Amino acid sequence: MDIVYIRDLKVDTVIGIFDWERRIRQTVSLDLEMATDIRRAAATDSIDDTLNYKAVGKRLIAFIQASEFQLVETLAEKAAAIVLEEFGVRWVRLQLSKPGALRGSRDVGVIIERGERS
Ligand SMILES: Nc1nc2c(c(=O)[nH]1)N=C([C@H](O)[C@@H](O)CO)CN2
Repeated sequence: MDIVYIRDLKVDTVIGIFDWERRIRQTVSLDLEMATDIRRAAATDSIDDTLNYKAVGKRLIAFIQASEFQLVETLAEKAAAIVLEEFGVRWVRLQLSKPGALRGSRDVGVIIERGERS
């Protein structure tokens, strides 16, 4: 299995459980690992034969910017579903980080894996 990845994709959104969080936009960061087979693309050297990380990134930016979830869990689950369902990815590992949300910590968040890895 090969992996196409996106690291530290920063997106502004409304997220959080507190009243003050519903009135502002905060930055979340995504790390994605997406299972794929890169051999065909490596042989043809064609973008049409691979998972286009720019297309995935643009779709997730648009979705997250428009979203207004309370929990990082919900946002992570929805973002993973987009990757699996819209881009034909079999397995994804997604880390959603919320910087500065916990005093004394750089960031907090969730890491989820969805789909079949094999
Ligand atoms: N497991 C979670 N715990 C907490 C979340 C969350 O989304 N998932 N959110 C908050 C608050 O919104 C916090 O980020 C504000 O600083 C607290 N705990």
